[in-house]
Amino acid sequence: MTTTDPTTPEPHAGKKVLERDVVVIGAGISGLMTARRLTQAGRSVAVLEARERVGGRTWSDTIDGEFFEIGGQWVSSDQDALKALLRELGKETFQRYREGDSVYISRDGARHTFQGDFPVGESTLAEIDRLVEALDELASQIDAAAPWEHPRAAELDRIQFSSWLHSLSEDEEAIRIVDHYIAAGMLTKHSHTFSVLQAMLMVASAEKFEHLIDEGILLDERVVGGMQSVSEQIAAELGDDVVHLGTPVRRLEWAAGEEGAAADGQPGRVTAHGDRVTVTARFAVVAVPPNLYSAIEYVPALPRPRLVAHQHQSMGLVIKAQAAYPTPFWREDGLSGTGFASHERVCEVYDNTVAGDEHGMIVGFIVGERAEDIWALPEEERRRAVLESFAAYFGEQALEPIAFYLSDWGSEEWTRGAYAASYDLGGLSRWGHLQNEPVGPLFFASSDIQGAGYMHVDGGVRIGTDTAARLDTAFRAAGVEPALLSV
Ligand SMILES: Cc1cc2nc3c(=O)[nH]c(=O)nc-3n(C[C@H](O)[C@H](O)[C@H](O)COP(=O)(O)OP(=O)(O)OC[C@H]3O[C@@H](n4cnc5c(N)ncnc54)[C@H](O)[C@@H]3O)c2cc1C
Repeated sequence: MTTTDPTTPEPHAGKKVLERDVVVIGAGISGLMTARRLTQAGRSVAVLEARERVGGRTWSDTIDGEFFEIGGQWVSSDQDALKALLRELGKETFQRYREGDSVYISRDGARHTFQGDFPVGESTLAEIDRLVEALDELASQIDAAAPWEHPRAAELDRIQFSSWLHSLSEDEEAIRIVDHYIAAGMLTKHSHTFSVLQAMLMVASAEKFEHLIDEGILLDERVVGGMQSVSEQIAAELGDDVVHLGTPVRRLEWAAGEEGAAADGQPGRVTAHGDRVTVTARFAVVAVPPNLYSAIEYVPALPRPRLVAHQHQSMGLVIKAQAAYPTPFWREDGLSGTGFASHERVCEVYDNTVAGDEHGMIVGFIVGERAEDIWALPEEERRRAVLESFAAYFGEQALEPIAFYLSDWGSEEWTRGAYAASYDLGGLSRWGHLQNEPVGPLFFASSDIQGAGYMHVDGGVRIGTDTAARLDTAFRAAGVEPALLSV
């Protein structure tokens, strides 16, 4: 049913009013996956998306004639849910270029090339192994879907990850390397700002530390046409009647089912007020990153524990820097394009060339305070600073790209950081158990509150599928068969 709402003083005249089984807020992979599975189960759905595009933190675009992955792009070899979806959609993938030597720049500025283990001393290598063993041992005790249930959860959540590493080792280089993978590489926060429990969730979500550091596993494949095309295809199959762009949801009015407050997760009544569309439904799925929950007004307000909990999840900050060149010139020097230098402005780099493209591309990452420093520079200086860092890995040729792009997720209103949201010290053990619980008819879905595949596209696929299944169960338990409410 589609009508025009005559009452609301919204900015868009002729605003649509829809009635659906479920309204999904956010057309990132989590929201779209929820909608895909629900419609496949015969439920009617509307997806309201703030931006004028789908895909959220996946975004593929051509800039100055070059193809850029501005957001999430890599498919890890162990990400079964995403890989199954790619097969379902008939999407093709290609492997990241990885032949040749990697580059390691040590703290004294010396540049080394290597294959296999980092070119550090034997004792540092042994110390890295020991730290990784300690991490894996602890992470093996953690259920990524419920880290707060670990018997020592509260204690582990009080200890800064940086302090914990220093309590285990005196080898600064080993600590810096292990720290780098979790702090700069994943959570994109400084390791004194998050806990051991939060770090263990990261490890447990990928099963073991090796899956986060072995770029052969982690950065295995890319999607032909770009990662955003996954969301675009899902949205196209759902159709314009389901996916509504340019429609930020400002207010969610909700009422629990007949059982009142006890009816959590049961069909109730929800009205989602978006700028262009208002949707009334039996359930809402809030599929936005947790740091944005508070940007929506809830009527009535969410229960106090949720309002408090939502203040404890924040986005990390990383700049994804990319430069395109006439050729992948580093390959002629026998280099794979992979490089690490934890003290460099750009702390890690990879060959980001699209398979078959004669142009070459380098991608690098600038994390936390260094990212803030970079954004504080005038544009030309900023570009120069990043390219000089690329040149430290690959030589002077890196200073002359044919296209250059810095992903600025921190200034995107509908994201506000990158890659993802995580808890502050003590937050995960105190508030984590609430994150996947519905409030009345409101469900929450984001890669940032998912166990396996946490903070990754794979996690979005998983939580979307899971949320749709939970809603279908709730509908059936309430005796609401598919299509009964469909319009
Ligand atoms: C730079 C970068 C690199 C990354 N690299 C990788 C990678 O290589 N591999 C990988 O697997 N993952 C990667 N990730 C992470 C991955 O992209 C995310 O985990 C995943 O895309 C999150 O999906 P989501 O649907 O949960 O959230 P999002 O993609 O954030 O989607 C949420 C959607 O909600 C919308 N929204 C927000 N508020 C409202 C509102 N009030 N009303 C309506 N709509 C709203 C947003 O516009 C957005 O479209 C990367 C992320 C970034 C930023």
